[in-house]
Amino acid sequence: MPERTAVVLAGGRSTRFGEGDKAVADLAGTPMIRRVIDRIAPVVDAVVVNCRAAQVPAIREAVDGAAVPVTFAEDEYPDEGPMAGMATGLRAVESEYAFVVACDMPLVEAEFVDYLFERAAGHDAAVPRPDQWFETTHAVYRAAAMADACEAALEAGKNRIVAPLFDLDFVVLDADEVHEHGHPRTFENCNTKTDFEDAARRLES
Ligand SMILES: Nc1nc2c(ncn2[C@@H]2O[C@H](COP(=O)(O)OP(=O)(O)OP(=O)(O)O)[C@@H](O)[C@H]2O)c(=O)[nH]1
Ligand SMILES: [Mg+2]
Repeated sequence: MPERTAVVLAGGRSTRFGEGDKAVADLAGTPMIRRVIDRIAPVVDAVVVNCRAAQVPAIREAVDGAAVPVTFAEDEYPDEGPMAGMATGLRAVESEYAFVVACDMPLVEAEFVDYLFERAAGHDAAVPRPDQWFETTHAVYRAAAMADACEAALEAGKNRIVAPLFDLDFVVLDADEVHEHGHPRTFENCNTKTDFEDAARRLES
């Protein structure tokens, strides 16, 4: 049984990126989703990738040989948004807690993820709030509790990704705590070709 799982969200359409799936797009010589998994592999012992069925072959190839076992949780219905993807991914988790991360956060920091798991212990979630936004796609959850909360929010027609949090006993890491234990780059996400070029420069330097 794994003790710590990462759920990597990859079911989006990458419209700002342009043609192709940004999850498997080349970022400084490595598919972006592979970078995310390689960076967090030291602090998790299983990975669940949430995506559409059609994405599975390319993602499977991109993650081949990763240091942690990778399984897939396919969307039953595509394009229902990241909250639905999160619920699908979390339902496939076997450990009590899971780190949820978007596939487009290639600078995610393992030490900070490790700290999030510590902070979540005994609660339903640990969610960083480095500025006005809750970083819900870079947070640790009690998998079953968050999956329930996402499904309840979706059923109630609440589509904002913070909605499920308010059903949970969640710990917030404020800006001071985030800066003490992590670097803002951990949250940076790559949406456009320009974002990819910027991230690649930083990864190469
Ligand atoms: N399962 C699922 N995941 C999604 C969906 N929309 C977004 N995501 C995921 O949520 C995360 C954050 O979404 P975005 O950065 O907007 O990614 P995206 O939707 O592919 O990109 P844009 O089309 O440019 O908005 C990414 O990891 C996406 O893969 C969806 O409809 N279903
Ligand atoms: Mg989107």
